[in-house]
Amino acid sequence: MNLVVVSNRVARGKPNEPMTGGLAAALLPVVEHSGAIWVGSSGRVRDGHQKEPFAEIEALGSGAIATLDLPAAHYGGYYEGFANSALWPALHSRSDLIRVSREDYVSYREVNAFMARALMRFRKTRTAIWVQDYHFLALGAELRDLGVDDPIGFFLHTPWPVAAVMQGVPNHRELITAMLAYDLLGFQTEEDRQNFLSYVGGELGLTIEDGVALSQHGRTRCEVFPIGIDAEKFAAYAAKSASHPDVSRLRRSLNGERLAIGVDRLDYSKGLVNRISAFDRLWTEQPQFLRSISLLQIANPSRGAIEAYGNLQNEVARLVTDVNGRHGEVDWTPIRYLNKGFSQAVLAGLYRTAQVGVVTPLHDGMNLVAKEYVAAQNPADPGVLVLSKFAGAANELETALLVNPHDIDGMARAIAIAAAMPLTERKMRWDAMMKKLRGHTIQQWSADFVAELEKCRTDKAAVAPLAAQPPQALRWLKSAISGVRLI
Ligand SMILES: O=P(O)(O)OC[C@H]1O[C@H](O[C@H]2O[C@H](CO)[C@@H](O)[C@H](O)[C@H]2O)[C@H](O)[C@@H](O)[C@@H]1O
Ligand SMILES: O=c1ccn([C@@H]2O[C@H](COP(=O)(O)OP(=O)(O)O)[C@@H](O)[C@H]2O)c(=O)[nH]1
Repeated sequence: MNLVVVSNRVARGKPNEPMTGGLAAALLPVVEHSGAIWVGSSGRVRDGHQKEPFAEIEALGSGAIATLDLPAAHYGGYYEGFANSALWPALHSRSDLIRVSREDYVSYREVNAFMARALMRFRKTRTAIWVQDYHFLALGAELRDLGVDDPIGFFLHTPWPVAAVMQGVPNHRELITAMLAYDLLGFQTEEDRQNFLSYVGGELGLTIEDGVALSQHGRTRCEVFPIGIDAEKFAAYAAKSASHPDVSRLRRSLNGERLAIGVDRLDYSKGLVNRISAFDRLWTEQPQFLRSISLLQIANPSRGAIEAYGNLQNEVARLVTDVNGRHGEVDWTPIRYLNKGFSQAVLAGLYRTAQVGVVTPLHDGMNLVAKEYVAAQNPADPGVLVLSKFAGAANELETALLVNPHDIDGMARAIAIAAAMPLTERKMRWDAMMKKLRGHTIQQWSADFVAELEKCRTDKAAVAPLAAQPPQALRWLKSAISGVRLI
């Protein structure tokens, strides 16, 4: 059986460009190796009523990426509106930031329906469809309405909050009922899965049997699939990164000083204000750390058209200026603050240069940067990861220094401990984390999900197993659809 993966954001397979977010970074190697078709938004819009969706198709390893122009009238209400101003804040337990109109919800549903119609063109023979993330909660239901009987699964990359928070999202009942059209729902952590099941049991009054919700749509299995990374790839990148100009210039500029690194999208879920405040506290309370540790904070601008993101950008910039103004010297800058992205090959070298990795989100589905920082370390002299206990990654990386991102003093203390940690303890902690990363790769994550999806649908109807050999995605696509532009 063929596999179609769907997400709003897709990656372009250009090795020297930064990735936008962990979803795209994670799915790139999956599609490259599985022969899947990855369908997503081109980031462009198209006016009028499209009879046929406009797609551009690009080969990616044994798979292919097909990007669609989304309907102009609905794109803003879908992406900046319902997805990122209602669902994203709710999923990250920030009900106070929910800003949404009835029109946004209509646009969200229109784009889900549009994507369903577009996907019909990418199905030739029996095809499993794997939908990614909160942009497409209702896509499974739209596909079922179009008569699709193939296995359809969904993976949520973000957290799922407690029921009271989800109840703050307009149309939550309708939307979550629609989610039950999926055969399999995947979550990053057990807590997310439990929160979802207690909403479904409590708010929708449905029966849950052994992790399976029973609804008008039939059986929906809910499982945990923590997303992984290609740890060996990061280790290899890091080992040969010293010659890259950005990495060598950074190393030369340090003059024996220790470095902490943070790498995040500029998003309120990432806890940037608290993190910078913790460094401020460290330099104020323990002045021996002045000139002895600095912070390199890469903060990639994200979702800039949304007010909460614009406000955050201003707030962080002001705070960095203030902290640098108070603690800086003519020849020392406490925080190097960069609003741009780097390729993963360069990022690996920057991670390896830093003795401390600071990953302190207030809430995060997984946080791949935490895993990449660990994978990029020098085994003979590894750095220390300071990790928020509210990142999904904390469930696996238990030997990081786990912190509460709301406790500024506690974080300042953890950074000081990390900077001074003896080699034997650093190695012990790193070995344990690396073992976890090697034992659970991104390929394993996708294989586990797809195998479970196949099993779920087999429970409902006998289906052919998913192909062991990747099909030649591009050839299949060319024969399946007409009127597409190959790039
Ligand atoms: O596509 P954008 O609006 O620019 O946002 C980028 C992505 O952000 C989120 O990433 C999540 O996925 C990661 C991988 O599973 C996970 O580690 C992280 O905790 C999540 O926040 C979002 O969920 C994606 O849809 C976006 O593409
Ligand atoms: O300059 C940058 C910053 C980040 N990333 C990648 O973006 C992803 C961020 O994923 P994460 O799960 O940490 O957070 P998200 O942005 O998805 O919420 C990681 O794979 C990073 O390697 C990148 O390629 N270049």
